[in-house]
Amino acid sequence: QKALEADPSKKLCYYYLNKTSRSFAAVIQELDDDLRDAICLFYLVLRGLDTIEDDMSLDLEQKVKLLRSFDTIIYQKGWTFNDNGPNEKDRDLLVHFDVVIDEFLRLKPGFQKVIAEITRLMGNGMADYATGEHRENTSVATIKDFDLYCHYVAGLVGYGLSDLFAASGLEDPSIADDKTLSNCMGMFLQKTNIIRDYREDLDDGRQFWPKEIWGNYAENFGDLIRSDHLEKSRACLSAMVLNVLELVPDVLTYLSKIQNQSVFNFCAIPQVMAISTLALVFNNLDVYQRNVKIRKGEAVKLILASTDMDNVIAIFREYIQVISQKNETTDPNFLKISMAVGKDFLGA
Ligand SMILES: O=C(O)CO[C@@H](C(=O)O)[C@@H](OCCCCCc1ccc2ccccc2c1)C(=O)NCCCCCc1ccc2ccccc2c1
Ligand SMILES: [Mg+2]
Ligand SMILES: [Mg+2]
Repeated sequence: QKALEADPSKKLCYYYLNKTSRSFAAVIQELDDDLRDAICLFYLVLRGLDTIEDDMSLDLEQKVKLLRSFDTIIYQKGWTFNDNGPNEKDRDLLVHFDVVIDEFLRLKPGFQKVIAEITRLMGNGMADYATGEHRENTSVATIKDFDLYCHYVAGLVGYGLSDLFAASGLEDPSIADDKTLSNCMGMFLQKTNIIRDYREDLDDGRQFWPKEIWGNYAENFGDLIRSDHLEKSRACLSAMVLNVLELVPDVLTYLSKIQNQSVFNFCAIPQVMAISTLALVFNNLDVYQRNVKIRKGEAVKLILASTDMDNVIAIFREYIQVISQKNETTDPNFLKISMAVGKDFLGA
């Protein structure tokens, strides 16, 4: 903490971390010294990039230019951005982004290089998606598009985190070898959020569910909220959950490789929150009406329990059991779901 007193711009960075992230701020601040600042800044740089991507009021050409140049912007001392719409939730971060840049430039060059490269890849991926052929209704067509988009915005974060863990010396360098595992860590979180955020995104004019899935159950993406459409909406939801369940083995395999306790907590807690959210949204038609969230008490219990691999596997088993119990024989996906939850993929 004395370091924070000495350095007011670092203190401001942790202020923005806590202001822009409910779920990640706490676990980032628990990380061991060298990694904590690097991952705090990795978060702030990418949240700044995402604040550009998420702003539907920005002119498309201006947005694309910013997304594709953000990896150079983070080296421009003094840069700030005031053109976000008034209700863009994290606009304050970009208004004061010069503070983030100052602290980013104080990181070890090895950490800066990892952050800049992921920023470059993510910014271009977001720009490709924003201007792609399916741009007109911001819809994702195929499951392949869905996987590519989630790779851009979350899988790449997994890549960068594995590289930072390796560069810090707190984890064996081999943690960064298997990019599929690193990618799945981000995909599991992002895909679970996309299911949970259906209604919020629909109301914001955004669609991330792949038409290759929802197209089997509805003419239009918005039909899923209709009360005369419940059975098809329920089936669509289980098809989406099924797609995410496939990622569980790789998530558990990645977690089983982590050695450092603070890194394990940082990696495990978001994944445990996600499997809990996945069980909550499964067969839960409230998803089409509002943003469902796990109760605070359950979240606290999960945080306290997610400190070692055996506990994490037990928690995953518990929520996969919940999904199995909620699975209904009338659901056309009943068998695929029971196969997915029955597999012994928890052997990791
Ligand atoms: O606007 C919002 O609040 C939500 O935005 C979502 C969106 O726009 O789709 C969406 O924005 C994605 C683009 C910016 C990524 C920002 C980010 C998030 C978490 C981090 C954690 C540590 C370090 C850096 C991080 C960077 C979002 O925040 N989705 C939440 C899931 C992202 C997961 C990233 C991730 C990947 C692998 C991980 C592995 C281990 C631990 C944490 C991990 C965290
Ligand atoms: Mg966002
Ligand atoms: Mg976004």
